[in-house]
Amino acid sequence: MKTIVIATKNAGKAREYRKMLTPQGIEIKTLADFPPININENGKTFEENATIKAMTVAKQLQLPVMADDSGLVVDALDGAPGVYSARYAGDHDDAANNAKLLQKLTGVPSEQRTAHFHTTIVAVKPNGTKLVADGRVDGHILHQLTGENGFGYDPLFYVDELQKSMAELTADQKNQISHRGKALRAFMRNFNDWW
Ligand SMILES: O=P(O)(O)OP(=O)(O)OP(=O)(O)OC[C@H]1O[C@@H](n2cnc3c(O)ncnc32)[C@H](O)[C@@H]1O
Ligand SMILES: [Mg+2]
Repeated sequence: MKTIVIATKNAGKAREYRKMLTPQGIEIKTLADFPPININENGKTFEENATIKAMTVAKQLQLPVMADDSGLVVDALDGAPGVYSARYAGDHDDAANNAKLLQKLTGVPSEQRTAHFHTTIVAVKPNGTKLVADGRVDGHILHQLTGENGFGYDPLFYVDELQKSMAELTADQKNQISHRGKALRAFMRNFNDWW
């Protein structure tokens, strides 16, 4: 069994990775399994932030670490909230973030509410060897919260290809089409070489 640490404090992300990687014989640990590590997520791009998270934790723990930096990119808002998705309306408050997004899009018609979710995964070994992969899924921002599953902006994100909100999908359905699922599948194509 391979064990990899995911440098995340987000329980929703951890759940998705665990569901996708456990069947492949990879055990997931997260920051919840270790004493607190201070991470300064101050990069300007998804890749910079994922690298900061992975490097900080790999150096501290001396273990192979992967990190996920992700976000929602809304065309009518010039790409916001983007890399600031977690802190859009304050600190990691999903309800407040969703309320702010709806408010910013007041009066914007459906056809102009195009958006995508993006994930960059960066994995690093304590010796610095790095592996990067990206994924995205396209959709629209809804006019009201729809569905109960997932986390973050999922209840406001309409998945064009499935004609449902992301929060109406089961965990398996989300993993099949999501930014994170696509990034992870791209990542796994090079995982054995990196490991
Ligand atoms: O940095 P870590 O500890 O991994 O956890 P985080 O929640 O801060 O994660 P990010 O810095 O990558 O911020 C991404 C934010 O984008 C949103 N997000 C990312 N993936 C999402 C998904 O699959 N569904 C809904 N919202 C998502 C959600 O608000 C996240 O907090
Ligand atoms: Mg974060």
